[in-house]
Amino acid sequence: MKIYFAGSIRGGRSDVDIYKKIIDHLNKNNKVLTEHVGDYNLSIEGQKQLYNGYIRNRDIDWLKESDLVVAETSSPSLGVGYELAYAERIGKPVIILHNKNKSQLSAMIEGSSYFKDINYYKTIEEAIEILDKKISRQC
Ligand SMILES: O=c1[nH]c(=O)n([C@H]2C[C@H](O)[C@@H](COP(=O)(O)O)O2)cc1CO
Repeated sequence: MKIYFAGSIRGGRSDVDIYKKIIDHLNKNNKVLTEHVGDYNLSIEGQKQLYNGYIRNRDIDWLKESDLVVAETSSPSLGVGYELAYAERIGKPVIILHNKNKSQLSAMIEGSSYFKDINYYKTIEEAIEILDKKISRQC
């Protein structure tokens, strides 16, 4: 399965270790299209060697091509919010992972009836267990 993983870049990189672990785990049996989100070398400036327009269009193409969107939303990010709204608009399946100890999820996400698969977790082990259960049901 092709997976679009969404996580904060310019919204802040404090959860990059979580993104990396989730991406590495998902990549064992799937293809994560947005591996760069979990790259420790990618700073808050983002992919500054690329034009913003290129990044936006490439990512939307990947989002359309994916079978599933997995979004880690604990670090609030405009880009992740945009991707989630786009996924909602085109009817793409979405799994959201959120650590309540880090932030409160936006009402625009939690309040949308489209996002039924919102999962609160505390540890990375818990997040991976949630994903494994959900993804085995999707296959
Ligand atoms: O350089 C980038 N590359 C990139 O793929 N993105 C996409 C993927 C992430 O899921 C999301 C992060 O948005 P933001 O940078 O607003 O936190 O946007 C975002 C940026 C920078 O905004």
